[in-house]
Amino acid sequence: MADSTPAQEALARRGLMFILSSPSGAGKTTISRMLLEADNEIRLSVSVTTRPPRPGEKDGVHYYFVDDAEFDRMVDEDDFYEWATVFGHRYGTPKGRIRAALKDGQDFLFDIDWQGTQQLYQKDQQDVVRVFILPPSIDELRRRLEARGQDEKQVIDARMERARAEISHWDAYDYVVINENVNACFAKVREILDAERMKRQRQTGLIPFVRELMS
Ligand SMILES: Nc1nc2c(ncn2[C@@H]2O[C@H](COP(=O)(O)OP(=O)(O)O)[C@@H](O)[C@H]2O)c(=O)[nH]1
Ligand SMILES: Nc1ncnc2c1ncn2[C@@H]1O[C@H](COP(=O)(O)OP(=O)(O)O)[C@@H](O)[C@H]1O
Repeated sequence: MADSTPAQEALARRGLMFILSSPSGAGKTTISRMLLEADNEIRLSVSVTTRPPRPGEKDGVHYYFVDDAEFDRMVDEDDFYEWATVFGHRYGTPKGRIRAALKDGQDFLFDIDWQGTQQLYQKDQQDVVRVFILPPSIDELRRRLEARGQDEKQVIDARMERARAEISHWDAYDYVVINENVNACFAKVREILDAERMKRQRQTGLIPFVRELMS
């Protein structure tokens, strides 16, 4: 930061772990993609999963797709921040380069479920921001799952069944946003991210800056 002004240095901060969770079909992938496109200071934490890729999903972009043996190996080697079983498949957040990048102020977006959210929060309460997205109604949730056209009726029924259990964890989140209109929901999520970035406790550069102002 050789050329930066004292005021710019005052804004130095640790990176955020910005978690977006929702019942399947409520729109977290849609909102995540909009956020990653609009904001070039946040990167996606790409999870590892044993679930098979859906059409159009790319290894290393949407997920790292691995088999059970490889997932077991990663668990044994303590490669995950957290992992959980969702819909019969395992999903985990790899430590990879995230830890060092967070220290350098890089923000990460996590599309993970409530189990992973709890685990991350237990590890790092200061830098975790938990956002839960709700559908405007149960009927609309089903319509969205059907319209997405990725799952058989049986899988949709199972997702709907699970949605109620997922919604029951809503109060373990810092923010709850209803995704009725996608642009309005996205705008709210962005406001949350912007405000959280400005939190005093997170801004490591503020203390020396304020001391200087007071000296
Ligand atoms: N705990 C945890 N959950 C994850 C992770 N990656 C994805 N998930 C969750 O797994 C669930 C299923 O994801 P996916 O198979 O992509 O289907 P989706 O229902 O369309 O999002 C979602 O609730 C994701 O948020 C991870 O690394 N850890
Ligand atoms: N506000 C919205 N209104 C109507 N359809 C939406 C809205 N948000 C998302 N969708 C659609 O609903 C489906 C499920 O959204 P998706 O982002 O895949 O959900 P999730 O990642 O939570 O499973 C997708 O087809 C998406 O285009």
